[in-house]
Amino acid sequence: MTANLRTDADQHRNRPPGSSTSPSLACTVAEAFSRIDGRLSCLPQERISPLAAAGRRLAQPAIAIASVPGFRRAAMDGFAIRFEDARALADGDEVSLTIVGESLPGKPFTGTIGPGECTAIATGAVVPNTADTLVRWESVDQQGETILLRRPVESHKDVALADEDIPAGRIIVSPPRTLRPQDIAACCSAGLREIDVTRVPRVGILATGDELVPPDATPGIGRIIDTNSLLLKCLVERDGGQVIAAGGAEAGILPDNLEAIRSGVEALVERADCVLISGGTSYGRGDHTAAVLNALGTIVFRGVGIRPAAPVAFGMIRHVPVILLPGNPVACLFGYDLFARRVIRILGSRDTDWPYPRRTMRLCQPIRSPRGKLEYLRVRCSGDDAVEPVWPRGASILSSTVAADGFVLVPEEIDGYEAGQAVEVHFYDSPPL
Ligand SMILES: Nc1nc2c(c(=O)[nH]1)N[C@H]1C(S)=C(S)[C@@H](COP(=O)(O)OP(=O)(O)OC[C@H]3O[C@@H](n4cnc5c(N)ncnc54)[C@H](O)[C@@H]3O)O[C@H]1N2
Ligand code: MOO
Repeated sequence: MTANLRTDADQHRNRPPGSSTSPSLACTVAEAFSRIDGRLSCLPQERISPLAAAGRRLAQPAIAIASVPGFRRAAMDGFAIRFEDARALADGDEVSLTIVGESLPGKPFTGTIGPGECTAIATGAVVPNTADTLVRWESVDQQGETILLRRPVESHKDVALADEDIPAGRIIVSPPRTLRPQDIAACCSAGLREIDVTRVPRVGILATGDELVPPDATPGIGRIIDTNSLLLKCLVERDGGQVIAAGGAEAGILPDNLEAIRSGVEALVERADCVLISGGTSYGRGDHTAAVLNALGTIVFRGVGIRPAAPVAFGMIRHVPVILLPGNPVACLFGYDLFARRVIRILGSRDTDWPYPRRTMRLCQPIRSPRGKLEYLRVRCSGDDAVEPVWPRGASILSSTVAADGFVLVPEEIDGYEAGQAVEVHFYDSPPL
């Protein structure tokens, strides 16, 4: 154990989270955001097949190589004719045309339609060269190999141009854009075999704690299942990241041992674009993560005015952002959603807005909250347009987030809300109808 590894934890022992001796490390949420934003930018782009691009972030405009459909196409089932043959047709007149063939999708008519001739044609088929107009089958009388036109015909009716959908050279989609299924389909149709997208952030997840066992193990007395790794894995994937090591998978659980955490973090930083570490953020004897971050890189902030998750920390090990999340599961969730989500989404070139739909509701009970801290208040619906706090509201009560329909962020400047006050609720799913 090296001296510098001990320094940070020893320095802060017996001090409450958020009251670091170095005042520049503890900060407000707004300051924490600005420190994160000032250090990060999106990952480089890569070129991939459109077939793998759904949900990816477009990095460069996608430009059509070929026109779509690429040929003049029948928009209806009927007969392809030369408009010239029907130009003089007035009500009460009659024109007779000879059917000389058929054009079907994928099986075009290869001959030439001469004066007084036509072909049968199906929707989606190539319109024969010398034809320029389509008459629908229900508007003609067919007698054997002849059709009789009895009503005036509109020139170029139901014949789609070769670039009707997408002309070659047109920008199909531009950044910023999360590629939708229809974007991928349009790019494929216009001949693109590669699309430039931002690389997916590779996120390493480590859980620290002697008490932790993987999700598939049965915990003995005093031990618990490592649920934070699972929680974080789901959140990272929601935010467009790829998890490369998580508790229960690739030995992502580390004991409360400084050297073990140090070597686990060092190894992961080599492979990851971002590392999340849960547990050990506080100032107890087994809390080493900040000391490791301090020794291997730089702590950018430690201790933020929030409740829960006050001991959350962020730093850089070379170019890799590292977020230290408190072990308490609700603190881990809130700390992730406030800060790790932001980091991963910046790396992946995604917006950093809250991902939850919002609705203004009435709070039906008063709520007290410490001034100077942004509070994550879990609430559930109680009647029309009203919500109530979920109890108990401790940082260790993961089920409070399960029982809740959403949460209210009580701002730092106030000390709570009175009953009946309007609050903005972030719903984990859809707001009530
Ligand atoms: N004397 C003080 N003690 C504590 C303070 C304080 O100000 N003074 N702050 C409390 C606050 S606030 C928090 S938050 C926690 C921070 O804890 P750590 O990040 O150091 O986390 P641990 O001590 O390792 O664990 C806390 C709690 O969470 C459980 N845990 C840990 N990892 C996981 C996991 N992967 N999955 C599920 N549950 C996990 C762990 O068993 C503990 O029960 O410190 C307070 N203490
Ligand atoms: O900040 Mo802690 O997360 O309240 O338990």
